[in-house]
Amino acid sequence: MKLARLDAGPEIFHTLQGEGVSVGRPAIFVRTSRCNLHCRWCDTDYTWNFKGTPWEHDRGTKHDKADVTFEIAPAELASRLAAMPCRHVVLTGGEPLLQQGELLEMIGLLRATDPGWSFEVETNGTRVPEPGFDAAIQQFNISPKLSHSGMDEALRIVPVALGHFAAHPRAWFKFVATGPGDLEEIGTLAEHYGIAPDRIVLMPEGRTAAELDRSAAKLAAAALERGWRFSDRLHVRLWGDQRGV
Ligand SMILES: Nc1nc2[nH]cc(C(=O)O)c2c(=O)[nH]1
Ligand code: SF4
Ligand SMILES: [Mg+2]
Repeated sequence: MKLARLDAGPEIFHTLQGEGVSVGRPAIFVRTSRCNLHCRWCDTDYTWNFKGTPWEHDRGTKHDKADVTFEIAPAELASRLAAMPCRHVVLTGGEPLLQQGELLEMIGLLRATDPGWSFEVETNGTRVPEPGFDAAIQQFNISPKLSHSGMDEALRIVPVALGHFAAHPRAWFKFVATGPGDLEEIGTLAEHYGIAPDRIVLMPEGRTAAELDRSAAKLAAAALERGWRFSDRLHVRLWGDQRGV
């Protein structure tokens, strides 16, 4: 399977969940490589924005695919995780649901020796998980992409997948907003798919504290008004714009 590469190894790191409903929870993050979307402001574009691809990204730098990819077998990933000091894992990317078969194999190996492992998945909500994978995951954090991502609506909004997660008892919706203009778009989606306000988390976009500050207070007020939740980006506040945190 393909993970993002960080220095000489795969991008696996022990940190606090920085976003969404479980902000502050200690976790091991595993960053898969590859995504089916290509958002213009993506902060992990080294998982998909490779040399020779036509995708447009705000930073405009293309990555060498081999330099930013780490191939690893599910069993090897499981043994690296077993050596870490935490039993809660966040699977992120890229888009982790592109490799759910391999991830499920890894989960099975870990749980065979310790059933206490728990897993969250960060996904763009365009793929319906396989039943076995779905059942193995304690929490899905769905981030549907809005028009400011630059993606065609037909690619970023997949009704069968969004409908699946809207009805899912363990799914939460995290919307990245760049400003008050995005609120109407989020409200329309929430209404169309029947997502209760309490399951919506509004989060500012930004790779630095200064960028977050541009919209955080306005978005927090908007969340309060609508009965939505608000999440800052804790890891950005604590550690700034770096990888592996
Ligand atoms: N600390 C921390 N929390 C996160 N929550 C979601 C992340 C992601 O990149 O998917 C992330 C991340 O990269 N770091
Ligand atoms: S869906 Fe997420 S990982 Fe994929 S391009 Fe968009 S922001 Fe990046
Ligand atoms: Mg991130």
